[in-house]
Amino acid sequence: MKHQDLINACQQDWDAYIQHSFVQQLAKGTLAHTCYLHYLKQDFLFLKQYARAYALAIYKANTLADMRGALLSVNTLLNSEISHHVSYCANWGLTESDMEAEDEDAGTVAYTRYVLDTGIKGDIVDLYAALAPCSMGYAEIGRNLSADENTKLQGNPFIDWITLYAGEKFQQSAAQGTAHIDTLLAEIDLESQRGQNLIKIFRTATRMETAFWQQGLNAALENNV
Ligand SMILES: Cc1ncc(C[n+]2csc(CCO)c2C)c(N)n1
Repeated sequence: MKHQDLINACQQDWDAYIQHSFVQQLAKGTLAHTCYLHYLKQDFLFLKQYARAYALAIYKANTLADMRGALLSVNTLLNSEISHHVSYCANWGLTESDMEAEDEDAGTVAYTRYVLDTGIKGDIVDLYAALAPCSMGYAEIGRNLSADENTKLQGNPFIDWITLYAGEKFQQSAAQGTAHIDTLLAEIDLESQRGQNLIKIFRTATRMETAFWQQGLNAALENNV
């Protein structure tokens, strides 16, 4: 099987993630700042847990090449992506210590601990199936938004978010990650128990991404920012 089989098997859930109202409001530039700030703070906490999940991938790797690949992801997350997130958040008035002090919201705990638990219980392929919707989804969102003529480019307060994920650098690293997942999936039959279990993992993580967007939108209702 290939990564596209994972998407095809949960197309409805995938579309709900990729086309979520939060994403559409980012594209239009209309998202309430309360919602965006809540998302940014939770995303900081999310990224820290994500680095732990890639650290687990070093532990679960079967080959030296895979250990090095996972180490590279840990390094990129801790020293580049999270650092970039922190300096980006400063433009929105959020400091690193503010974000460290923030409580993890239920959706942040649910998603990240699901990924970690899947990796702890399962093998390296299970772990990567749980990690996959993150970069594959954001890459598709970035491509969609940059190709869509309705995306507001001028005067959109969220344009830097859009150009980050639509940009060549992110697209390339996501494509590499997807190629790696294809290598891991190559010997697994889609119809097998194993294949079906991987679909279930991928679908659950996809639903968690949707819940993460929704958590951002809900911040407007809860007045908890
Ligand atoms: C909720 C949430 N989901 C996905 C991403 C995107 N993302 C996070 S880490 C990473 C690279 C490692 O695979 C990518 C693409 C995000 N920021 N927040």
